[in-house]
Amino acid sequence: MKVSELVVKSIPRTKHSPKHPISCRHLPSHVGTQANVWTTTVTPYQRPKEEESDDEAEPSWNLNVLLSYHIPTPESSMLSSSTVIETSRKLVMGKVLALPLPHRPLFPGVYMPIYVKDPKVLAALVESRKRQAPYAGAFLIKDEQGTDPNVVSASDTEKNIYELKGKDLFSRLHEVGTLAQITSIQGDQVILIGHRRIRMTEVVSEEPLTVKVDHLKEKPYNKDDDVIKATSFEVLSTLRDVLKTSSLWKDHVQTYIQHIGDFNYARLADFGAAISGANQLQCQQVLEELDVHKRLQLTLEIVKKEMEISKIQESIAKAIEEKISGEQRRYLLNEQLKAIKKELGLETDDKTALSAKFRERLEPNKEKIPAHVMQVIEEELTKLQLLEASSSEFNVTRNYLDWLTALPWGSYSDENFDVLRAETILDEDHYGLSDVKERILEFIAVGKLRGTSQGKIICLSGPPGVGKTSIGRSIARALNRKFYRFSVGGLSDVAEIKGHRRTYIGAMPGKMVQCLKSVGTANPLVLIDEIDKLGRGHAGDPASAMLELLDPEQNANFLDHYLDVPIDLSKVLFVCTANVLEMIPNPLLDRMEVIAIAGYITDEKLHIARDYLEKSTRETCGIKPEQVEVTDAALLALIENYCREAGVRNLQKQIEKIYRKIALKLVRKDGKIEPQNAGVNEVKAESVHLSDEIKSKEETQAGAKSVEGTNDDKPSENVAESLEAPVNQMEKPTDEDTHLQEVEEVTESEASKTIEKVVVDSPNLADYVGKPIFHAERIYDQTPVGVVMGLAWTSMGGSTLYIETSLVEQGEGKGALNVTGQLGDVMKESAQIAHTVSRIILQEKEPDNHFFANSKLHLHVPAGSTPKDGPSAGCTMITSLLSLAMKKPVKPYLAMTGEVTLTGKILPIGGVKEKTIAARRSDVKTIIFPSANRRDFDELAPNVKEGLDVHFVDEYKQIYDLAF
Ligand SMILES: Nc1ncnc2c1ncn2[C@@H]1O[C@H](COP(=O)(O)OP(=O)(O)OP(=O)(O)O)[C@@H](O)[C@H]1O
Repeated sequence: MKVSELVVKSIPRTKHSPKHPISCRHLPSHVGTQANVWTTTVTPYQRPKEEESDDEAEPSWNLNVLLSYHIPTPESSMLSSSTVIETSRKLVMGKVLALPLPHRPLFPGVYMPIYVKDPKVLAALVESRKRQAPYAGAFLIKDEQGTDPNVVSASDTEKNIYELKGKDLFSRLHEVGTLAQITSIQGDQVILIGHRRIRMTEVVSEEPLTVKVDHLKEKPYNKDDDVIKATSFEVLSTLRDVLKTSSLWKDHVQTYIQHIGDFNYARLADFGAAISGANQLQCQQVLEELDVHKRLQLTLEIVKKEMEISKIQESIAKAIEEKISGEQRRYLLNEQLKAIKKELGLETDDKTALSAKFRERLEPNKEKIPAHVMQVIEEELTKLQLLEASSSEFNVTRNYLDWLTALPWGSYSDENFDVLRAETILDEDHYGLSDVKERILEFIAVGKLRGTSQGKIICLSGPPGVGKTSIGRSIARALNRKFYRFSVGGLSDVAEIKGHRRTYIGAMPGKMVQCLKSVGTANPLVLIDEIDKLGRGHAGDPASAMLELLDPEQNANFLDHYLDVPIDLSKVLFVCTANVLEMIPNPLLDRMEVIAIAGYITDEKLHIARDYLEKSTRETCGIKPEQVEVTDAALLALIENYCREAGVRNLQKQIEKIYRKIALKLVRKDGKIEPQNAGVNEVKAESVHLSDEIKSKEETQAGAKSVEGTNDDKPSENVAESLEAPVNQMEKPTDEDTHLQEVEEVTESEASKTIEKVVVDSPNLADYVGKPIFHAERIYDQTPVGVVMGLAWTSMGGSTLYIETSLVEQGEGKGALNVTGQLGDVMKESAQIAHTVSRIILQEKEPDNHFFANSKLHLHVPAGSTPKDGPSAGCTMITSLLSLAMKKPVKPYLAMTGEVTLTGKILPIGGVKEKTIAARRSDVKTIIFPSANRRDFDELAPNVKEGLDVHFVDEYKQIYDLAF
């Protein structure tokens, strides 16, 4: 039978007690952490007649109704109440078994289950019940010395207590305890009901511990005392408050309050302490307190504290509840919102919306998308629907679909097959470059005849700044194709071209797919810059990947690793740029149509500067054409003294510099109120006069130069002097204002508005671009004995170089040759060959001259810091050696180039145009080229060839005749 179902029937009701049994729930055990909950039916407990005399002061016994929870066992129910009380009375003044309580004291009127571990004690208890004297003394165990009563270590305490015996146990128990009636024993669980306060005085026997006890009585008190009343009311009202906030004690307190009419102050105090969660010491204090008022005060303290705790508990519960319900509310509302939107058709869920977006993208040219691509797209769209939106796979698929659907499958821009229009556009953007322009026009013509254009690879090669990149952009404009440029200089990762595999995190498609997405057409013009600087590659070979991309045979099915579906690049026009053709991997070069842009001669540069660079710079600086004038002389001076390299990028920079300075001048002028300067026209006249003077000076010098061998002046220095002289002369007049000319411009509305014009001429050029920075390539005006001018070609364009030979020492059999000037192996060998060939030729020409056999020679090629290599200086070296041997200088203004064999044959060289341009820059009048290069020279534009005396030779002997 369950304890909770038991009903006590043996105890009769009193006249004050409720008529019906009271149902109590959540009855606490108060055994430390074991807060057992009992449900039982309680019947009022009748006070036996014998006891009445002891407790006369108490107003009523009915309070016991809720405090005495008698849970009978079959045996206990057999005991009559009178017998029980009788026995207890006898025991009170005698000896009792001492039961240690580990956690809380037992209060009179309260029941408490305990566990008795000691078999001897348990046997004694069973025995006492058999003898119908079921009583024992329940005493709280003191805390061990030095331990904090607030710190719970229940298991330890229990363990130690059960081991304590006899006097040890006696010394560890609080003196004041409660006389407890043993109501039931089940196994080791013993249920006690507290009756009255007792104090143990001495040990009677040790095992089990039996002690002598005295009965303790409350001090007499006046039940009408206002203070006691008030305190007890406060205890009651606090208990009522606890009732409101904590449901745990609800039933007890409610019951208690129902019988408020006849209560007992002492029991009220005990009850309050018993149901509270106060610690054992506080409870023991209440138990030990015999002054009812003080006891009530102690209890009040405890229940007030209880009240505070229950308030905190309530606020904690409330906060947590609020938090949870807030989150739940938001979640619910969101779900509802989604459902409502879906219902109204305002928004589909994420996946559907995504799929719809992708399909929408494909819609405009759905029929043009290749079937195999469409199939992949459909598969991916189905997969997307099946995947969880938060999974990483979902993101991969979404990105993949994004790329697949963003590509311009089969959509081409309308091409321009109008040759005349294309020609106009090309001429608009670039001066000269007729080869390139011609090739583009051919391409358009073929496209026009075929009806469609073909994918081609054009490679523009040449020194920096000759307009390779800008002509690429111009070609795209002429063909009406979209333009996309990417540089492959230093590119070493194949993934840049072919993309990463989709399995990698952060995978991206290659440059070509990115290009198609960004231009939005499948036939753009793609400019691949710096193809000669393609990196070596650590994973895969970028050159091979480029081949797959560029080769018209392969690129119709170009497979990007990321995209994983073949794309057709056959309609793309590829234009590559390179500085040095030799650096382009051969298989790539093989598939390209190379168009070399050699660089510009002064005249071309002048046109480019005047018609293109100046115009665009003026516009970007916001200067009106009427506000500035840069004279031809100034431009010429700029080109000759500041910008002598093959390209025009530096020229562009210098022009930009000039225009920036002009802009500043104009803005500064605007800020000042300019006095009407009467002398301005005079200054202008002076300026014009000075520039005329310079021109005439230049003309005289040019005339002088044409007279061979008669001019001892250094022409380049003279030019510099002539340029600097007027600047010095004009030191005073070149004050800022002197070059600002006021031109009256009469408009309809503002008749008197004046516009200031800045004139840049050769004399004041230095004010804008600083002193000339270029050092002449020509270090000798008249080459001395042993020195001959050669022609070289570098990635920066052509240039002239000197071969110098001098005698170190002479003596029988001392013939030897030393070479310096950072020469490469080929050039060193070339010097050896030249040494041998010149010895043979000297023997032929001057059989008695044994110069080479007896002379130690030194051959040097300035500048010593520039590495040089190649065989094309062979004939120059021979000439230099022969000049020294025969002590004859070569003809002035002569330059030559050509590889020589050991038998004196002259082999062809490269870079004829660059070398010719370089020769012209160095004022060379006569050039000797190998015969095999005649065609290259003939193809040159007339303005490049103009004024040059060019000879083509097959054998060295021909050079001998020309040079000496
Ligand atoms: N023939 C020309 N007519 C007009 N402008 C030109 C011409 N040649 C070059 N330019 C101008 O020179 C500038 C430099 O040209 P660009 O950048 O195309 O040189 P590049 O050959 O590509 O050089 P790099 O090899 O260093 O890339 C551009 O502003 C371009 O417009």
